[in-house]
Amino acid sequence: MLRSVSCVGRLFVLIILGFLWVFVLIVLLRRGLVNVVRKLIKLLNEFGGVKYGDFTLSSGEKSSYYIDIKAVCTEPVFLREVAREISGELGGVDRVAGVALGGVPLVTAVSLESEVPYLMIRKEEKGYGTNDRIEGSYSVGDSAVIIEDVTTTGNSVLDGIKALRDAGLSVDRAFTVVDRESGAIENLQENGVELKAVISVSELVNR
Ligand SMILES: O=P(O)(O)OC[C@H]1O[C@H](OP(=O)(O)OP(=O)(O)O)[C@H](O)[C@@H]1O
Ligand SMILES: O=C(O)c1cc(=O)[nH]c(=O)[nH]1
Repeated sequence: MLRSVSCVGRLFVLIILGFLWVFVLIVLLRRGLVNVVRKLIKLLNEFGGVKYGDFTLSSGEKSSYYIDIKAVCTEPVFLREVAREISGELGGVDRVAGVALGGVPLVTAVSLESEVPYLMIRKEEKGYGTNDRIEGSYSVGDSAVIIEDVTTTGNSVLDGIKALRDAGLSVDRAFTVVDRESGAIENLQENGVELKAVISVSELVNR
């Protein structure tokens, strides 16, 4: 009788220790993720990635601030961190793709980190040569994840997705380094694409 009580006791202790271990693991993992975002925000501020003034956006809208990822993604440390962060979330996919100009250095870095081949999407056809909007090799039926530097309306990403779909690739996920929380997530959702932001602009800018 006594022996079976001590067995149950030991089992109970083991179960509690198991739960504790899982809890500690979750806390450590979450801290790791939060730290990457904090590090990227620090780098964005350090290298002039957040600018204040009067800006016109690609949609024609006016803004009192501008997220200048191009100023920061030329820094290897920023590019490496972004590539690690996005690569860790990629899952199985045949191609990663980036829209010119901002998406191209990012997708190149993600490709190096994840070893997934990449595609570049031109804003428009050149009118000569192959006249392809999508540069790189792929097969019809390949799946692709699109990577962008900044999203506002999401129309640039959507345009890239349309080009990929027209070429016979399937796209249902996209990543952006900074989402300006101005409708891109909803816009893409309506078009069957889940957009994940590494950083939301409210974490970066006091609006
Ligand atoms: O979500 P949206 O409303 O489409 O806005 C975001 C787009 O604007 C910027 O590109 P831009 O048009 O300035 O071109 P660039 O990358 O060639 O500089 C940015 O790189 C995104 O592609
Ligand atoms: O909407 C845009 O055009 C835009 C906004 C922003 O903050 N940064 C950027 O590169 N583009």
